[in-house]
Amino acid sequence: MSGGVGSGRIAADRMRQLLRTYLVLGSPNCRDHPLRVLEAALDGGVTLVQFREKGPGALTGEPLRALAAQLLAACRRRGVPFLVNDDVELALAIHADGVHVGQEDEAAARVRARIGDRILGVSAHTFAEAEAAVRHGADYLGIGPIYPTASKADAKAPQGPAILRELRDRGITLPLVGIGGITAETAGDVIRAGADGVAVISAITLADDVRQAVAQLYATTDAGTSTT
Ligand SMILES: Cc1ncc(COP(=O)(O)OP(=O)(O)O)c(N)n1
Ligand SMILES: Cc1ncsc1CCOP(=O)(O)O
Ligand SMILES: [Mg+2]
Repeated sequence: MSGGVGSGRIAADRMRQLLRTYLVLGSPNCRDHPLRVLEAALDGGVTLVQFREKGPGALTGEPLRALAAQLLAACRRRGVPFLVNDDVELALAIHADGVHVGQEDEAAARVRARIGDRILGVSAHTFAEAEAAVRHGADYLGIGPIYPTASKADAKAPQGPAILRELRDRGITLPLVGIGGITAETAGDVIRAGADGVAVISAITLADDVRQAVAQLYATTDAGTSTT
């Protein structure tokens, strides 16, 4: 594996660092070519990238694979790990650093068995889902939507940062990232509620200045406020 991940399962402390400013993107989210958006985001300091090719006009087949490989190569040049959303086949085919799956996707335990030590992120909306994902081999949990989002058509109701505090208070110690409608204005509240970082689509991909948007998010997610 590459992208600064190393051999064996990723350590929790390293995972927390990677979650700090986590870009999720696909071509439907970008006004410019996704590679240009990604390069600017890497310049701004994104710490982890997820390829999520979903929504109107999403690529399929060879164009999908070619874009994934292109984005992965850009991340490798900067040492930033690259995960694939939902599509375990694609992740394995391009030798991605990991996979993110939700509750309606392939079961986390089965994904873990297929991807070995690569990073596994799992979405959770409740304590029961979070606790099961921990048992099934997740390296981190994606919690959201925290705020209303226009980037996911089938998003559940926003829960606010309180869901993060609830999970911490009930004993979830796995690295957590908040997602859904997060901006530089709200990222600090998400971190203070117990997240190790913020996962963001539109506040980065639709920004007039992508590099600066990432730098602002990075600054507002100043480390050390999370873990339990
Ligand atoms: C970091 C992160 N957290 C949550 C999600 C959402 O995953 P899921 O519920 O499977 O929804 P889709 O993204 O597949 O539409 C995510 N992608 N990333
Ligand atoms: C993929 C996903 N999962 C929960 S909310 C969301 C979309 C986040 O996008 P945005 O940062 O634009 O609200
Ligand atoms: Mg999914």
